This record gives sequence, C-alpha cells and structure tokens, in this order.
Amino acid sequence: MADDRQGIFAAEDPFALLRNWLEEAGRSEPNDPVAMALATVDATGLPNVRTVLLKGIADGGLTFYTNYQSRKAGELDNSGKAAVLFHWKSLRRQVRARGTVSRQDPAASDAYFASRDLGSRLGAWASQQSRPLQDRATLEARVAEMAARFGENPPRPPHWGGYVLRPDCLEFWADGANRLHDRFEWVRDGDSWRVTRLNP
Ligand SMILES: Cc1cc2nc3c(=O)[nH]c(=O)nc-3n(C[C@H](O)[C@H](O)[C@H](O)COP(=O)(O)O)c2cc1C
Ligand SMILES: Cc1ncc(COP(=O)(O)O)c(CN)c1O
Repeated sequence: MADDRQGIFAAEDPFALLRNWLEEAGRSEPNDPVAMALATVDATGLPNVRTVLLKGIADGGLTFYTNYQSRKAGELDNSGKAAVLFHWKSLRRQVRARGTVSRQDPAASDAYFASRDLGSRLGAWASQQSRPLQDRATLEARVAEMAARFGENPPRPPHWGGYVLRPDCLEFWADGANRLHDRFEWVRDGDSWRVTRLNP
C-alpha cells in the first residue's frame, strides 16, 4: 500500500501528531483548544457525553481532571472505557481516541491540584458535582465554608483527581473539498501502530 500520509498527517506516533494539531489549534481556536468531548456508557449501555479539558499527554495516556463522585466518574470506574473527541472548527479538523481508562496515580493528581488557582481548588472542595443543588447561594456558602476551613492551602480533596485514557485507537480527520475528507486511523499493534487510510 502506498504511504501517502504526508503534510499535516506526518508523524512517528499518534501522540506526536495530536501534539502538533493541538499546537496549531492553540494558535487558531478562540477558546479552549484542549477541550474534548468525553463519551462514557452507563450500566445499561446508554452513552453519555460532556466536555472536559485535556491536561496532559504522557506515556501513551491522555489526562483530564474531575470529581470522582460525578456521574462521569461512576461511568468511567464502572466500565473502565471511554472515548474522546476534539473538533477544532478553525482548522476544520477532528481527532478521536478510544480505549481504557483508569484513575491517575494520586501523587500526580496532588501535583496538578496544587498548580490550580486558589478559587478553583476551593471550588473542587465545594462542588458536589452532578448532584442536585438547592440554589446558587448554597454553593457560594459552601465555598466560603471551605475557604474558612482551609485558608490559602487546601489539599487535594479525596473526591477529586485525574483519569488517564490509554487509547488503542485514534483517528485523525481533516476537511477536504466535496466532502472528500482525509482520515487516518492508528490502531495499536503491540508496541507499534498500524495506520490505515479510511474512506471519507
Ligand atoms: C469547555 C468546557 C470544559 C470543561 N472541562 C471540565 C473538566 O476538565 N473537568 C470537569 O469535571 N468538568 C468540565 N466541564 C464540565 C463538564 O462538561 C460537565 O458538565 C461536568 O463535568 C459534569 O459531568 P457529569 O455529570 O457527566 O459527570 C467542562 C465544560 C466545558 C464546556
Ligand atoms: C468543573 C471543572 N473541573 C475541572 C476543570 C479542569 O480545568 P482546570 O483545572 O483548569 O480548572 C474544569 C475546566 N473547565 C471544570 O469546569
């Protein structure tokens, strides 16, 4: 098969390629170039999707942070599987990745939590993400309570931390004329990757 994977699709591995595309998106997207739709399934197999921010790419994994008691956390912990999707409208490109997911090593979550601004650290303590909330004032009172309790140095809450998605399949898509888009799928094959061009 002729290898016609060139230009914006050229890379040694899919994570290098994703980094290149994220860098370009960082220059052209008005907001949140690292935002990705995170898809999970519930216990009945019904899908769910919401946006999270990609915070790291390392050792074959994509890292994001959330509340471990949220709806998504229940679905992630239960199934151990997830998919993510980036769509950069400014670039007319899309990347998707799917694979297994697990909680991040606690020390790494501690380090990331410590890098967040104080308001966001207190917010992580205050928010019972995905559970019903009486009103905005109740949330603000909880933030004030946490500020009084922890002052300037809140530790990472036990209910908050990272997940690492380890994709075994990623697809890179770029817009083409007449809907004849370019698509390349990377599938993990032991220690390497098999790349296949797909029809648009
Ligand atoms: C641009 C954007 C980025 C977001 N990033 C995060 C994130 O990194 N972590 C997070 O927990 N929620 C994030 N959210 C909120 C989630 O989309 C979602 O509302 C929340 O996590 C609750 O989801 P769940 O009930 O499925 O657990 C973000 C929302 C938007 C629109
Ligand atoms: C609820 C929530 N938690 C975590 C994050 C992750 O980003 P950050 O650490 O930059 O706040 C976001 C980003 N929008 C968020 O909305």
